[in-house]
Amino acid sequence: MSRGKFITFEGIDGAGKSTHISFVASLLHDLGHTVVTTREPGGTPLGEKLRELLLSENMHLETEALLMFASRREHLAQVIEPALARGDWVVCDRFTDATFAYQGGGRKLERAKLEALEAWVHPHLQPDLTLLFDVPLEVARERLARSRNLDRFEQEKADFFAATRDEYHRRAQQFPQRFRIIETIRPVAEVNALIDGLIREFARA
Ligand SMILES: Nc1ncnc2c1ncn2[C@@H]1O[C@H](COP(=O)(O)OP(=O)(O)OP(=O)(O)O)[C@@H](O)[C@H]1O
Ligand SMILES: Cc1cn([C@H]2C[C@H](O)[C@@H](COP(=O)(O)O)O2)c(=O)[nH]c1=O
Repeated sequence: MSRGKFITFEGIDGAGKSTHISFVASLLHDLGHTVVTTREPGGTPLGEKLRELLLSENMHLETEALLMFASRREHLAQVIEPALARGDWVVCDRFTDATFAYQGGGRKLERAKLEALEAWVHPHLQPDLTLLFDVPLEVARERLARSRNLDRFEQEKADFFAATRDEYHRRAQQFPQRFRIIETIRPVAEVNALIDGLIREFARA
């Protein structure tokens, strides 16, 4: 049994990841893979409790980063690593790139501290493919405002999201072998068609 693949979805709030994640999961299923769809923060009973706190309570920025990695540690142990070892494909709505982008870029926590946590929590595992959903800030804000009540992160100001988006782009440049940028200014059907081609190519490789 060969190890499964680990695919992560990233982007600023409102960029459109959640809209496209079920499309990818069902495409992979049609291609013959067993798929585990999950998310961060969250993905386990403990992680979902941490998610509630993270999305609603104000806290020190280091507490926030530590709780993101605490949720991740549990998620890796309970869900991600066992699934990959079984040969399943894991589709995860956010992972460590989000911590670099939000806590590092947005909140300005030193990158070295995040790198130390990453080296502790998952020294050997990185996503095989990261889809970075990208849209101009104003479009993301406008889509979010139309669609729901905003949580603690979604209520942040435009400069927070500009810095978060910049850090995502910096990481996409740093890790070009696994990042693919999906521009979601296009209509959902066009974005799905683009992702379809990309996922089929990745699954064949
Ligand atoms: N390509 C698109 N064209 C037009 N509207 C879109 C597109 N993709 C998503 N939307 C709309 O934008 C809103 C936000 O999308 P979605 O919830 O998928 O974003 P998200 O990136 O997952 O945000 P979050 O990270 O906060 O959950 C939804 O109302 C969705 O219907
Ligand atoms: C994993 C992770 C997430 N966040 C933030 C980013 C989002 O605003 C929320 C999660 O909400 P979503 O609707 O599920 O995208 O959490 C973060 O700041 N740092 C992280 O590591």
